[in-house]
Amino acid sequence: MGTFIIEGGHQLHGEITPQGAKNEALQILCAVLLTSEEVTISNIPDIVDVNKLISLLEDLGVKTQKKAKGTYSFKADNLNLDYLQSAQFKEDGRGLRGSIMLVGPLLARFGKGYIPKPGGDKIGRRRLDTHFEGFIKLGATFRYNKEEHFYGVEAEKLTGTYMLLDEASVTGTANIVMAAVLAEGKTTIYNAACEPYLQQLCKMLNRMGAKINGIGSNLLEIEGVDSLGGTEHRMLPDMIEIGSWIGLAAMTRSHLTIKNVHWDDLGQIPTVFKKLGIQLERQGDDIVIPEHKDGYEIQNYIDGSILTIADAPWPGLTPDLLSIILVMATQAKGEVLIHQKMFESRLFFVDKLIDMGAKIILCDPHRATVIGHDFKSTLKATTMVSPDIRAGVSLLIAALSAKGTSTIHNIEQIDRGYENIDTRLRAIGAKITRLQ
Ligand SMILES: CC(=O)N[C@H]1[C@@H](OP(=O)(O)OP(=O)(O)OC[C@H]2O[C@@H](n3ccc(=O)[nH]c3=O)[C@H](O)[C@@H]2O)O[C@H](CO)[C@@H](O)[C@@H]1O
Ligand SMILES: C=C(OP(=O)(O)O)C(=O)O
Repeated sequence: MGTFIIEGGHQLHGEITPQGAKNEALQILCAVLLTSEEVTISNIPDIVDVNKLISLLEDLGVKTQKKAKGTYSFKADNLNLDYLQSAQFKEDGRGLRGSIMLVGPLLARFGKGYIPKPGGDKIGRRRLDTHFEGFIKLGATFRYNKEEHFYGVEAEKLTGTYMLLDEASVTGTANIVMAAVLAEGKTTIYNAACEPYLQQLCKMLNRMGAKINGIGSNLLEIEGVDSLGGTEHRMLPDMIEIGSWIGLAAMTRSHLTIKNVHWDDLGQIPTVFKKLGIQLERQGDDIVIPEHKDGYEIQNYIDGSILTIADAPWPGLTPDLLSIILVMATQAKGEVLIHQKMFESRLFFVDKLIDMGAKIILCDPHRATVIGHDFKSTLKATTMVSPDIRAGVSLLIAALSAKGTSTIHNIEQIDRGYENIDTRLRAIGAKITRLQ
């Protein structure tokens, strides 16, 4: 179990460039299975989850070639589909959440797709019904081995149809889209997820020859084609990382510039931080956060009632930023209710923040009220264990703002989604050491 030792209380300064987006990468990498031609992808983050997915693709027979840092080419022209039934796949396939998106492309191109119950954060129930209901609607037969937690779909051919998803699942929509692009006829997906990463996937698929309309909306229309060809694709910057750096700048009262953020793809994120009193300047495509010498004040609603920050499917606020927003609120002036609607086990990490001196009431598993200190009292250093990726980073931000030396164990959770986080933090002045 890896550990970070953090000496908190130092102001940071300088520029930080966000990595390529983790959750986009997981979709895009699975899409290389849809063609026998070469697909070249750049801005791939060097993080544990993405590297695990690349090695799964390699084990499946995809030829990969590293062209430069973050740029790889992939060629899925001669796959070993027997690997999907192997003990190794049953083990490795559960190593991350994103592996579930291997199923759609495999089903579409080879008529069968299998996956063990995928991993990812332990943040509550993470059902897969939307994925499999979509495949079944396209004509697949479904089986599930309860003992092994092993899912499978098979189809002689897929046929386009209308479907109304029971929820706007991000990976579910990506999976169904990747199956539908090679189905016969027209598929209509209503209540589709439409976040920028999904838009990126659809745009890439169209460059490969797919016919997807309605990109960016929750109504996708897909005219099936016989085959897809190669393409090139560049990943967006990671919006959750961008939000993490905003939270870090605020809590450490640092002047930071976040480079090349693709501002127009950030949706509500800048507005939500502004509601929490954070000054964000747009300079070209950079976000500049000035030093918040006098702290930051949470806005109330127009009628004076307490602000709620809640997650919702895009274009609502992503749930992946709520832990970061929560930790930031602990030093704000004012109060806020954080409402994590999607996941029921994502707020339990607040116990650690309470130990550090934060004023938080966990109302129930989904809601926490935070009463900010307005920097009149700093958090106290402590020892903690990272429970999941975003709580881990939130605890790291808390530690960097706290007085004294903190220890965070289980940093593998953080490495799942943040590339060389300690090296990049040291470059802006953080005192952080990694122990293996
Ligand atoms: C690898 C990857 O891309 N992971 C992301 C993806 O996970 P993932 O695709 O697994 O998440 P889903 O979009 O399927 O759903 C997330 C959770 O929200 C619930 N839900 C979803 C839609 C809805 O309209 N109502 C609702 O309550 C689901 O029941 C589930 O518990 O999307 C999540 C939601 O943005 C993010 O937290 C994850 O980081
Ligand atoms: C929950 C997350 O990831 P995953 O879906 O891979 O567990 C996340 O990125 O915050």
